[in-house]
Amino acid sequence: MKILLIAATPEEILPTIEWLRETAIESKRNILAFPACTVELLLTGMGPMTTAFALGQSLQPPLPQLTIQAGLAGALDRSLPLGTVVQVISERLLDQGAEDIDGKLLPPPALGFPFGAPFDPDGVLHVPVSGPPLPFPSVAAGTATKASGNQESIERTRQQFPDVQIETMEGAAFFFAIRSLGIPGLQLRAISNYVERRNRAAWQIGPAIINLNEALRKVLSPFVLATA
Ligand SMILES: O=C(O)c1cccc(C(=O)CC[C@H]2O[C@@H](n3cnc4c(=O)[nH]cnc43)[C@H](O)[C@@H]2O)c1
Repeated sequence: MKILLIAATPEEILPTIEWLRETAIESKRNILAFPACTVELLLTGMGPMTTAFALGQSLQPPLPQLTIQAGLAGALDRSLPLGTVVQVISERLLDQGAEDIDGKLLPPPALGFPFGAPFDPDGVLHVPVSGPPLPFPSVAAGTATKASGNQESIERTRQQFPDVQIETMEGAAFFFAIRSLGIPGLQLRAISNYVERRNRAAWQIGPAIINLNEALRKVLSPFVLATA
C-alpha cells in the first residue's frame, strides 16, 4: 500500500517525519518503507500554487491508495479552541475572481465563468469522510493565497462565505487534485490562530503542532506498524 503524506512546511510535521524515519525498515530520500506500506513525504511549500505543482508532479501512476494533507490553520469559527485538530470535509477558494469597487469578491460565475467539476455549482469541493471514523470535528475550509489579517476583508469573507470555519493556504489545491483523480484523501489541520486583525503574538503554533502530530501518529500507526 502506498501512502502520500503532504505538508506545506517541514516544521508542521517534523515530529511525524522523525517518528517515520526511526520506524522505517528502509528509506530512500523521501520514500520510507514499512513492512506493509510505503510512505512518501511531499513538502509542497506554502500556498496553492506550489502545492498544485508539487501534487501534479507527484501524483503519477501508480497512484497512492491514501493521501493525507496535514498542517496548521486559522479558525474563523470561534467555537474551535486553539490547538483543536479538525478533519476538513469541504474546501473553496476565498479569493478567486475579481474585486468589485466596494471590495467585495465577484466569484468566477459572476464574471460569466461557471465553476466546473470537481467543484459544485457554488464553488465548493466536497471530500466526504471515508474509512473508519476519526475523533476529529469535521469542518468546512476555505483557501486563500495569504493569511487574512485585515478586519474589513475578514468581515467580507465571513459575509460572503458564512459556512467557512477555517482558513488555510493549500487545502483547495489538495482537494482539487484528489477529486480530479478520484483517489481517497484526508486533510487534517490543527488550529494555530484565529482569523482576526493581525496579531502574530496570539498564535499558538507550538501546541497546534504537537496536537497535529499526535493525530497523525494515530492515523498512520495502523499502516506503519502493521506486519506484512
Ligand atoms: O507568520 C505568519 O504571519 C504566518 C502566516 C501564515 C502562515 C504561517 C505559518 O507558519 C503556518 C504555515 C501554514 O499554516 C496555515 N495557516 C495557519 N494559519 C493560517 C491562517 O490564519 N490563514 C491561512 N492559513 C493559515 C497555512 O496553510 C500555512 O501554509 C505564518
